[in-house]
Amino acid sequence: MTTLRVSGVDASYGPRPVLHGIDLVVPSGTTTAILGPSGCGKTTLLRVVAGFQTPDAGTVQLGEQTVVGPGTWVAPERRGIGYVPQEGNLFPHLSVGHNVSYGLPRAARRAGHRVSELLELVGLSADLASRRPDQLSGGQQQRVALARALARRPSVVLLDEPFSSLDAGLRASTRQAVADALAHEGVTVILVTHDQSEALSFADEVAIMHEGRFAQVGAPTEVYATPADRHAAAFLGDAVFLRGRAEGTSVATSLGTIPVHQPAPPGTVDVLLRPEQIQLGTVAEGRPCAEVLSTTYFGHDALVALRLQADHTVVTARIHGTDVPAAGSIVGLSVVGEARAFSPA
Ligand SMILES: Nc1ncnc2c1ncn2[C@@H]1O[C@H](COP(=O)(O)OP(=O)(O)OP(=O)(O)O)[C@@H](O)[C@H]1O
Repeated sequence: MTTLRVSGVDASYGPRPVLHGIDLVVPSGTTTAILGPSGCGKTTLLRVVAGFQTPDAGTVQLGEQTVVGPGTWVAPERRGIGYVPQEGNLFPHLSVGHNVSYGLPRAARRAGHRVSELLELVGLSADLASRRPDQLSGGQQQRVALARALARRPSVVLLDEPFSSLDAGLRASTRQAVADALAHEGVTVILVTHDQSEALSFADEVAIMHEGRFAQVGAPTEVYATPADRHAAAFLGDAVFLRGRAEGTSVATSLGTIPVHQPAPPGTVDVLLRPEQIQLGTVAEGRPCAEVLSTTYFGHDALVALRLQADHTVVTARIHGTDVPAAGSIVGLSVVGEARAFSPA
């Protein structure tokens, strides 16, 4: 069991700085997802932790051992880290079995049963061991890449967008198989992704990265409901911002008076709501109402664009897919739960 600690890491490519003072603690046996837009530095952080890149400053510790720090450098193969890159990167000329056993000591490689065990651990049949990678589906290849990373019993596994090339169905089943295998082995995991639902569902903690810095690190429910700033709010899902007037622990808006998580300074603020907090109902005296501008149907749910009658603000609600209103109809609205207040943009 190994806690991963990253402290004050700066990294650059030539003159161009990419990471700025990164601090991160991933407690032993837990998963932290790093979420952020393309180019913000997610892979660079994995490369620093894995030992493929030397940071300009800072330390990386695995348990009690410092693997990078002033005067300290532990080679990648001695860090006990499993790395699963974006495309799996299996050796095309080797069988599945040889891919998995590649990093094992010779005696274990000969014994053979460890390969079957590892394939079964990631939800694959041991019969696949004799196939070549190009005879497997994309999801199967990703699972083989994970089996290969787990072969040396790493204490830490780094997953770099391992599910990004898979279609929706395969993605869900592969993700579950990978999560089960990682939990079974009790490893400490960093998952890099730009998929917010993947980050929220897969990880114990979510770290939102923006331009080489963490905007927020916290539990999925915390970062979703109380994002640290507008960037984190918008990055973690659809966000509805409404201008309002703060009065202690609530804000008066065109959608009624909405309670907020923390008392807001008096005056004008913007409140953040998630679309599922806006509920549609019948038109009634004293209730905010809106015209349905358009709907986007996803099957299990739908997004509804609404123009508020009070001030013509356009907001989006997420509703169940069973009862989608027609464009042009007038509906009553209510807000459930608390909002997050920000200084006006
Ligand atoms: N080998 C390199 N040489 C120079 N610049 C690089 C190199 N690798 C990455 N970069 C730059 O560093 C920045 C961070 O790249 P990085 O791959 O860490 O981002 P990322 O968040 O993982 O992106 P993505 O989600 O697209 O994989 C980017 O602007 C990228 O262009």
